[in-house]
This record gives sequence, C-alpha cells and structure tokens, in this order.
Amino acid sequence: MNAIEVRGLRKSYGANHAVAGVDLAVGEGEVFALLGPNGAGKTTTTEILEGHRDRDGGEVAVLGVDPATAGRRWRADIGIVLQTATDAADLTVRETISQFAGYYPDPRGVDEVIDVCGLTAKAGARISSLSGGQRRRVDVALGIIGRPRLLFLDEPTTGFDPEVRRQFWDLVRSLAEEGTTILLTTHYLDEAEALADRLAVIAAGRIVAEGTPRTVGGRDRAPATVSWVDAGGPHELRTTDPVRAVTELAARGRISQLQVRQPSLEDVYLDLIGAKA
Ligand SMILES: Nc1ncnc2c1ncn2[C@@H]1O[C@H](COP(=O)(O)OP(=O)(O)OP(=O)(O)O)[C@@H](O)[C@H]1O
Repeated sequence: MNAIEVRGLRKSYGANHAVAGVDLAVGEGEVFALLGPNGAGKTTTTEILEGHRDRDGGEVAVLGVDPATAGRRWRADIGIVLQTATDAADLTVRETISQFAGYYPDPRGVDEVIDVCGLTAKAGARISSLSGGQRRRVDVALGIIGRPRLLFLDEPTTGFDPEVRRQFWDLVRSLAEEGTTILLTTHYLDEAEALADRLAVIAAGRIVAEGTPRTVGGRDRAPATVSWVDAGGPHELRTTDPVRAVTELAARGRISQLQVRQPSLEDVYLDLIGAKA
C-alpha cells in the first residue's frame, strides 16, 4: 500500500482552479518533495491530504484512509509541521512539547525530541522568547513528538541559518531511516535535492513533472554547458556530448577556465515552470 494515493484531485476557489487534476503516489518510507512557485497549489493539496481542507473532486487515500472522513486513530499516525509558527505562548519549550506528547498514544521521549531538534539549551525558555528559527524548531518537535508514520513538512527550514538547516536535514534523514514517510514542501531546491527520493513539480494546479532529483524533467539527458576562454574571449556551448567538445577544444590549443556544467535542479525547475525562454 502506498502511504499517499491521489487521483484526479480538484479544488477551486470560485473561478480559481487551485488544484486542477493532481495524481500522486508516495510509497511508504519515501521522502517525497512537492515543488512549485507561489500559488501553485502545494498548500491546498497538502491540506487536503492532512484532512484540513475539503476537496471538490478526486480520490484520496492517506495511510489507506480518506482524510475527509478519517478519525482520531488516523490523526495520531500523522505529523504536521505547518508554515505558520507556533503561537507565542507563556509555556516553556519543554512544557509545550510535553503537553503535545500527551495527545498521542505512543509519543517519543520529550527530552529525545528536544535533543534531536537542537533545543536542549532552550528547553526551559518561554516560547515567546525564542527567535524565529528556534520557534520553527519547536514546530518540528511538535510534528514528530507523536511518532508519526507520515510527516508533512511545509517549508520546514524557512528562517533557519545554514548550520541549523544541515542539522535539520540530518534529522529528516534519520526519520526516513526509521521508516517515516515524509511529504516535504519546499522552495529550496538544494533541500529537495539533498532529501527527496522523488519529487513532483506543480504549476498552476497541475503536476508538470515527476521523478528523482537526478532525472526529473529529463535532467539526466539535458545538454551540458561547456565554457572556456581563449584569445577571442569567453565562449559557451550547449552540447549533449561534452566529452567530445572538450577533446576538440583541447586539440585547438590554448584555452583556459574550462568548465563543464550539467543543468542543476534549479535550471530544470525554472524551465519546467516556464520561467526561462
Ligand atoms: N482559502 C482560500 N481562498 C481563496 N483562494 C485560495 C485560498 N487558499 C489558496 N487560495 C488560492 O489557491 C491558489 C493555490 O494556493 P496555495 O496556497 O495552495 O499555493 P502554494 O503552492 O502553497 O503557494 P506558496 O508557495 O505561496 O505557499 C492560489 O491562487 C491562492 O490564491
């Protein structure tokens, strides 16, 4: 059974077809990234999967259950880290996490979660005194405290400094190793590349490409860019056979600053969403 199975999902707000026929399958234990520009329909899609928004059409099964009719047991298997930060309460980090732990039948240890989320030094601090990135880590802690089988991460590292982002990636990897299925929404393509087994690019409510970070949108078959400088100045060549291009260049004599660049995930992504001519 797939952890997530979606067919023909549709959701409109008036005349705005925010989700216009999305098909999606995420296997158990997979880390799957949903990419797309602002307003593409990612949040609408994930909120339907989380059971937080109703849909106009299509079939949806999350952990084998339709989220529109799912009950408390299903909810205990789902972890959610939303875009909005935790409300600034007067409770401390430890108190907040302990309180949430009480909502679940088989929670992780509070101190273990505080530790893996890098919050040990702040465990006794009030939530209202935390920085934006620290609060975000509390959001993540609350998302994983219930030991979810499926974790939704909606732009989880926004506001993280580079070091904390790397720690967070390690945390996601260790959750994935434990078998947690993860649906990640992100605008950071390096994050998708580092974490996702597979990804889908969504634009204007439709999936425009799906694959692994290496192959999506024909990335593995796309032309490479060879650039160099010679007596005539800088040059650039797009070719599907960079080895041959480099061999020919080398035979020609004096060149410098030779570079061969395969298209990055960002290049492919921008092409897919029509951001480049
Ligand atoms: N509650 C709502 N009422 C009306 N329109 C909405 C509502 N929520 C979303 N929309 C519209 O639906 C479309 C998809 O929005 P959605 O939030 O799903 O996009 P997104 O891909 O998550 O964007 P972002 O990257 O900015 O978070 C947008 O055009 C948005 O304006």
